[in-house]
Amino acid sequence: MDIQFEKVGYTYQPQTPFEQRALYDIDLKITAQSYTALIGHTGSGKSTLLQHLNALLKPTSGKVLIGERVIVPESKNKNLKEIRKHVGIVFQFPEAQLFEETVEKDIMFGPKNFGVSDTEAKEIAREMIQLVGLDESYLERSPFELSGGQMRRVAIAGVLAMKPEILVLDEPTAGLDPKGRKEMLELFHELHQKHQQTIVLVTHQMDDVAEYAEQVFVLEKGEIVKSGTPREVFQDVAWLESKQLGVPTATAFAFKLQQKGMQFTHIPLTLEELVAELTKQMEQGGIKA
Ligand SMILES: Nc1ncnc2c1ncn2[C@@H]1O[C@H](COP(=O)(O)OP(=O)(O)OP(=O)(O)O)[C@@H](O)[C@H]1O
Repeated sequence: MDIQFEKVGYTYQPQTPFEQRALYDIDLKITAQSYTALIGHTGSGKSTLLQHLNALLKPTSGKVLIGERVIVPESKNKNLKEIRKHVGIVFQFPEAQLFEETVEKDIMFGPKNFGVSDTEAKEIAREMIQLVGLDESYLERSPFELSGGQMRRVAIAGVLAMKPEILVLDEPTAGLDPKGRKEMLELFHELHQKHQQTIVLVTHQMDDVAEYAEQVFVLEKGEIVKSGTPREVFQDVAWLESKQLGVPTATAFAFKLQQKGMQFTHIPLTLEELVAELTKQMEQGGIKA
């Protein structure tokens, strides 16, 4: 299933003194089985945009196409619930929304809400807990006696239990330690690679965008100001720095070396690429060991 935005605009509390325009004429396409990153400063409109991906918000102008569904400002809310089964959003700090007395019940909640039988929901819970890298013994535990990272995995399992075609993640690694962050990103990478899961990731971590994403959209004040592959977007280091958006560590390092006169055939995006490029140059005698 693809998602497409055509000239999507969104205004909070329109025609009131509190009116706040959050999105302007957004055009974008998220193709089935792709891995998309959405970046931008705080307040740039990322969360507002995300909520259009499963029709939690309807555009106030323009059109959102979610698979066969067309969502316009006039669309009736009661017809939109079904979409949430196909597009799962993991909001920031999702562990705060765990509420059942066992992990199993928490994971079963979504499927049961959509009419899945108890036996089937239990089976789904067993499958999902393993998918997020925890073993079955966790099912009987209280979510509140787990570590922060484990709680977050349980919350993600709850969204995956709906078997969404598209998984949307709003800063899923916020507040995790480096090991937890890495494990979490590896989990999404594996879901994408092995299970062809479509992923949309909101993050402030440019190293993660460089490493995992296939397409990037840069939002600024409610507009998409740049888009393309990570290589295309991160080519323009000076522009990204001027916007204080950050660049991948390897790219920033290579950019500094370039300013000192070193030539690069490709601007590296990851540390592996940087090491490969420097090694090549050393072998060719361009730099001394
Ligand atoms: N419920 C709301 N009512 C009114 N204005 C809102 C509401 N939610 C967001 N906004 C405004 O819409 C704009 C975009 O906010 P949004 O939360 O989408 O940004 P964001 O990029 O997700 O920020 P962050 O990185 O901090 O989560 C901001 O100007 C914000 O103040």
